[in-house]
Amino acid sequence: MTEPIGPVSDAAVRADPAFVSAAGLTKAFGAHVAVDDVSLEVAKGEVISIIGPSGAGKSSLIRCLNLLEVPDHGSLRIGDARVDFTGGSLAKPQVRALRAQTGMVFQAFNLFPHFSALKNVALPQMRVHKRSRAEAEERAMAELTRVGLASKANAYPAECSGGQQQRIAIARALAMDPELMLFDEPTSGLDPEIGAEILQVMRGLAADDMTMLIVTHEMEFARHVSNRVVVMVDGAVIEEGPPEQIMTQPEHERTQQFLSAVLGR
Ligand SMILES: Nc1ncnc2c1ncn2[C@@H]1O[C@H](COP(=O)(O)OP(=O)(O)OP(=O)(O)O)[C@@H](O)[C@H]1O
Repeated sequence: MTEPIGPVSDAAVRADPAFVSAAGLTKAFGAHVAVDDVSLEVAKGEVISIIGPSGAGKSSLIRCLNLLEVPDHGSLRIGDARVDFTGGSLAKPQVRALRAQTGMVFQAFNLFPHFSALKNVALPQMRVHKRSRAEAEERAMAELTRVGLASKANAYPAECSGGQQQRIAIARALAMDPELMLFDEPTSGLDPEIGAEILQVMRGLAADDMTMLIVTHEMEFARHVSNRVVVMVDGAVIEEGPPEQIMTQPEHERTQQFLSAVLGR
C-alpha cells in the first residue's frame, strides 16, 4: 500500500470519446436546481474526478447517471443504452438497460450486515443476472481476490475494517459487469492510510481500463488518479481539464476560490 501513486496514463483513454454522453441534464429538488443543464462526455477507459464545494450537485449528478435520481430534462447514453428524460415517463426496459451499464460505490458501504463478504458480492448477481449460486460465488471470489480480500470471503461486514468493507462494496459492483463505475466519495470517513488502500484498488481498475467517475473531496486523489477533473459549482460544470492544469492554473475564479479553501493556499 506504500507504492507511489502516479497519474493514470492518457493512453488508457481509448478510441471511443463519447462512450458516456450526458446532454443538458437537469435535476431540481423543489425550487432548488441541484444539477443545472450539465453536459458531459466520457471516453471509454477515462477516469474523471468531480470536485467542487459542498452542495454543488456532484453527488446528484452521478446519481442521475445511474438513475438513482431521474433527471427532469436532458438525455443520457452509456454505451448502447440511451434514455431521453424530456417529456414522458421512462420505459422500464430502457431504465434497466441503462442501470445495467453502471456500478456504484457509496461513501456508506451499504453492505448487508447479516451476510458474509462472499454472499454480499454473490447475491446481487443471483438476483439481477440470474446466475446460479455456484457461478455467482465463483465470480464473487474472483472479485474479492481482485480487491485483495480473498481471505475475508467468509467474514461478516462487522468483522472487517472500513477500508475492507469499501473494497467488498467495490467487488460487489464489479461482479455485475458494469461498463462505468461511479464512486461517491469512496474514501470519506476513512483514515488516510485506509483511504490509500481504496485508492490503490481504484488505480488497479484504471489500469484495467475501467471507465470511472469519482466524486471526491480529496484533491491529491483527483490529481493523481484522474485523466480529467471536472469542477462543479451551483449545479453547473464551470471548468474541466487535465488535473495539473485545473490544480495549478485554474481559469475560473470560483475554482481558484475553492482550491484556495481546500488546499489552504
Ligand atoms: N433528495 C434530495 N432532496 C432535496 N434536496 C436534495 C436532495 N439531494 C440533494 N439535494 C440538494 O441538492 C443540492 C446538491 O446536493 P449534492 O449532494 O448533489 O451536492 P454535493 O456537491 O455532492 O455536496 P457534498 O460535497 O456536500 O456531498 C444540495 O443543496 C442538496 O441539499
